[in-house]
Amino acid sequence: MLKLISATPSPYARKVRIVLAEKEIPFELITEIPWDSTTATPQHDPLEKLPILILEDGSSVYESHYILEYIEAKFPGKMPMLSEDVDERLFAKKVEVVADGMCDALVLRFFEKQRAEGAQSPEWQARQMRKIDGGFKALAEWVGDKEFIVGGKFGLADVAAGSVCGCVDVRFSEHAWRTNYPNLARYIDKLGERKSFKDTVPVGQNIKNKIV
Ligand SMILES: N[C@@H](CCC(=O)N[C@@H](CS(=O)(=O)O)C(=O)NCC(=O)O)C(=O)O
Repeated sequence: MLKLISATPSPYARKVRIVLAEKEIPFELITEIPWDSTTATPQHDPLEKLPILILEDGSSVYESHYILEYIEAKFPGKMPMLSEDVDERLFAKKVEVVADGMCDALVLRFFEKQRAEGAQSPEWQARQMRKIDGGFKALAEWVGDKEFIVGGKFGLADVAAGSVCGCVDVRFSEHAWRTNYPNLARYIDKLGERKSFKDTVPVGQNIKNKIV
């Protein structure tokens, strides 16, 4: 059986969990804290990051967007996450680029705030905030008043957009994105009714080791 190394707050891992659930692909969930010395990530990924999909032969697939590309290639028939139309496929991947980039900025902001007061860089935090805010603006424009971002069907773009918004609610709950973009809030709440979303709601984690 496939195994997925995941973490409870991870928006990247949540994308994979959602897609595996939507495609009804069985897998064993292995929940870790990648920042703790006990993590198995270095055994499977030279970059020491999760999510990691461990295949039945023990080999591994890592980097969430590549894991999703792998799953789509190997399990094409089951609930395709990408359109047959090349432009729609490319647009969905562009939405994932922005959503993942927002997640990256969230992680960088999160760890910058772990530094001692005097060591934190306001300029660096402001730069990450601009990326997060810019990403929300783009997502809200792409969503408009639609139920799904691409081609009128649930797919990769919705998985990525839903994962980053859910992550902000855990990692940066004071962010006013729901107020700023009520259409995006409505869209996310509707996505949240899917079983694949209900079963993967992010939860914070307590990191034991000193990271920065
Ligand atoms: N681009 C990667 C990012 C993955 C990532 O940064 N994962 C974090 C965990 S979480 O932020 O998603 O919870 C990690 O393993 N970090 C450990 C490290 O960077 O050494 C992806 O899309 O898979």
